Amino acid sequence: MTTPVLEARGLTKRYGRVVAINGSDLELYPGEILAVIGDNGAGKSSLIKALSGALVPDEGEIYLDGERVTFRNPMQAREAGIETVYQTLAVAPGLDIADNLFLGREQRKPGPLGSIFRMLDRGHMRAEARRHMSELGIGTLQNIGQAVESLSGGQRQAVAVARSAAFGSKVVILDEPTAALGVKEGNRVLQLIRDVRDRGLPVILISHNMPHVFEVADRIHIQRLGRRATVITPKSHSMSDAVAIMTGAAEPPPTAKA
Ligand SMILES: Nc1ncnc2c1ncn2[C@@H]1O[C@H](COP(=O)(O)OP(=O)(O)OP(=O)(O)O)[C@@H](O)[C@H]1O
Repeated sequence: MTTPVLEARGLTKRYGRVVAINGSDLELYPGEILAVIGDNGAGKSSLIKALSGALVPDEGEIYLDGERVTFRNPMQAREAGIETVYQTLAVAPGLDIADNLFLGREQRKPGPLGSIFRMLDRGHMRAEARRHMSELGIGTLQNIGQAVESLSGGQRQAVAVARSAAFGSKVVILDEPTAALGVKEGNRVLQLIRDVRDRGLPVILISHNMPHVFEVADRIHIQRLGRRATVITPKSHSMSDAVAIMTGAAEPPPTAKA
């Protein structure tokens, strides 16, 4: 049996008397897009925060490539190869595309210019940024030196997804990447998500957009009342089946394996 790239077992997080996640499991397998859906308050964000180090669970375990890991903060999850793009996009509007790609990971010039004078290796960063963007087929962003504030919502999201794909060595987690986008831009970002998967990085996609979920997901994790109700696939179930399971109107079927 294939080992999941990322696995959660029995994750629980309480805020006083509120139980945000209640013994939640999750498996992400190599080469897949796993959508996480659920009603408001079902614990999707909390689950994803636990996997990305933004929240320390009270109970439960996380495994990366079968090895137990514990994340005390987001930096530790990033260092382990898990890159997360949150709904509130962490792009710096005044900086250009290349600078945004390397935000927090700026590359210094080799030798003393970099180590002593802390000079940034802009040429190298620009070339790398261009390579990542073209690898992901983001052909519309002609000018890597263009300020991100002058980009459309979809292009900004593309920059954020490209950044996660460039630095995430194991897993990319995307929280509502198409939420604020028009039809065309949304579709472009969906294609980008497929490209990330096809390049070998499995993706967790949190979304309320059912058509988007059913279009790109290989499997769909349905979160309900703080835990996983089941996992279905777009082939085995319809959108209305998914909504019925989400809301508790229908019994969840047994979890679909990868
Ligand atoms: N920091 C917090 N303090 C107190 N309660 C919290 C906190 N974070 C989450 N919760 C509660 O935990 C539950 C799960 O919240 P969470 O945000 O994970 O759900 P969600 O499925 O992502 O919801 P949505 O789709 O509305 O974003 C909710 O009842 C929420 O109010």
